[in-house]
Amino acid sequence: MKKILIVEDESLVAHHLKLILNGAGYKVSGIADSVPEALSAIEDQKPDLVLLDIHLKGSLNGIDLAKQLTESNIPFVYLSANFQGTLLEEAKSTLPYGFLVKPFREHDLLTTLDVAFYRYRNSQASRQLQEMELDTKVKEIRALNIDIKQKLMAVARTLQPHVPFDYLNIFIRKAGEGIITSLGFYRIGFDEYQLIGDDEFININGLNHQKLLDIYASMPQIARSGLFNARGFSGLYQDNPLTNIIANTYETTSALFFPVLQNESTTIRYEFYNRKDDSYTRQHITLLSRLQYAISNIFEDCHHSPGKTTPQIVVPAEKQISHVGTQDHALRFDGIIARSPSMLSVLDHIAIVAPVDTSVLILGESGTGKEKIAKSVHALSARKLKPLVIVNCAALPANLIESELFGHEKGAFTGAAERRTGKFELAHKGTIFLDEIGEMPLDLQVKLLRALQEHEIERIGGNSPIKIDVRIIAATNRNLEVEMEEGRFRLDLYYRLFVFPIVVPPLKERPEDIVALIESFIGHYAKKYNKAVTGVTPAVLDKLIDYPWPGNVRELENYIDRSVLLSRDKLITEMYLPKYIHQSTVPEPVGRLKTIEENERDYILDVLKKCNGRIRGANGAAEVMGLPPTTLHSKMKRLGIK
Ligand SMILES: Nc1ncnc2c1ncn2[C@@H]1O[C@H](COP(=O)(O)OP(=O)(O)OP(=O)(O)O)[C@@H](O)[C@H]1O
Repeated sequence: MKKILIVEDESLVAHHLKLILNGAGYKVSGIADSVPEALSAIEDQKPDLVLLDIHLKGSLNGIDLAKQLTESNIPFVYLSANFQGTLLEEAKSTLPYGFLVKPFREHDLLTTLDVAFYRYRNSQASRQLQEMELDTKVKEIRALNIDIKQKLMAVARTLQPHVPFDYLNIFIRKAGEGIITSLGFYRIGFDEYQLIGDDEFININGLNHQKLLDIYASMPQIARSGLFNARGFSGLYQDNPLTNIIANTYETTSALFFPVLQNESTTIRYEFYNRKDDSYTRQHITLLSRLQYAISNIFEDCHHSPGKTTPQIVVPAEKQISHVGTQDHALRFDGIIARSPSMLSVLDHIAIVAPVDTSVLILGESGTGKEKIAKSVHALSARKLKPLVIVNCAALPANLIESELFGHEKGAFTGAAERRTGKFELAHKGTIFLDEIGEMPLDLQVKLLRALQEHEIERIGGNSPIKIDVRIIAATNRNLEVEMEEGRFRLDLYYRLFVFPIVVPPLKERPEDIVALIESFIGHYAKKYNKAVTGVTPAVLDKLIDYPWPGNVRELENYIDRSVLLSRDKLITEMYLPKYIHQSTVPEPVGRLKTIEENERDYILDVLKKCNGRIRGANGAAEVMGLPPTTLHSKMKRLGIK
């Protein structure tokens, strides 16, 4: 029987919860109304899950307790009447296994717990696997016959998907040996890093050796690991001159410091820096703590000449910044082009989740590459030799989706002249990709949930369930949290799918990718049309970088395709982009600004008008916008365009 601790300061609510939980077959191991009481109850009773109110008696609140629960790896679900603004953000950052908003129904409570236990089991299994694999990899690196810098580079690459960084600084101080130095790894591609030794650091930042030594000497002792997100980060770099320089040069806004070895004479510290300001959580520290032994052993192989008394820079620096790594990630990831930090981190996520066999939810605007990502996850998984079945939920009329997904028996309904095998059965042992899952009708969401939970489906008109072994990858361009609030998407299904989310940023937020994609598409279409086109003029490039790309990569690809076909020169000299972009440079009229949805609606209406209302086919609105007609249809439906 699973044990649950209730941490709640309103005793009426706590006793009501206890009744429901006992009735549902859980054992309530205790009720606590403050953080200290909860901590001692956890110590005594070892609950399987904690149900946690945010507002508690005493000076500490539920979020303070949650941080400790995350560290001790005890799953918890928040329960509160008020989750507004920064409180919600703070609560989310503690990585809860569920949220319940008071007042709630009994059914919601039980579903949330069910989902929380499911997610916990799932994350435990994949976390253990990950930790074991990482530990083995680091040990293998130590055994390699390469120098210490190469070993550290290999460790940095291995850690990247798990503790993401744009810049990793390894700070080393061995007082007894007179060593004080640091080694930086700056990410410049999927598996590409610049190795920055002291000399490079001096050159890049306009310092000299003495100045760098002074900086090292003034570094504060940081004996414990720490997370420095957002405001914490500004506090950190005010006290730490090295961090200050790194933050300015590499535009980082968060950090995680982890001492691998720390005693009176020696400090070896990993300092992870990221451009995103909320990148690090306690789970990263927990993971590093588990790997600490393996990582610190690498440094045992680092021998320096004894007897040096004055601090000096000992890691021999390259004369030039070395580029280490491979450029072939596009091949590995099903042709996904990625150069921006945010897309590189999407590739990291693909590499982590592909082999784990868990559900994946891909979130992003239309045309950002969600389907490509789904294909890549499948291709890198153990199911790669089995089918990947793609279903576009938006393209099917509501009354046909069920039969499309689950199949039907002959005569199940009027028109069912033959038995039909559904997509789930076709995907047996493989993967099903449910594109535009936000469009799925509510009644079908229940059936999908059952397929996910029980691994079985039932054909329409059938009378026995069929066992299926299918991995689900779902994608949507909708905001599912809003869909849930408005009752169009089920909370329980959301949490089942949300086990591993991958968020794909819109193209306009990743200019580095625009450039890389242009290069790649020109190469592709020049070959396809046997043209000698090799690039675009600088003026066209500027125009392409400025354009807001509402149709994202698909739109960019369509324009390049057409331009290569029409181009008579080696360089593309003109690109006719839709007019409304140029309007964006005109000052906004005074008064209310339009919402993104209103702009999108106007844009679609404008294009439809120019295409005489035609959606499909050559020169139809869908083609002009670089969208599949089905996606345009669903956008029109959402925006109320008839
Ligand atoms: N990073 C990328 N590298 C190379 N090609 C890409 C990339 N992202 C998208 N594409 C290309 O852009 C087009 C649209 O991508 P895709 O169909 O995967 O987008 P999507 O997000 O699934 O769109 P929708 O939501 O409309 O279904 C495809 O031709 C795809 O090959």
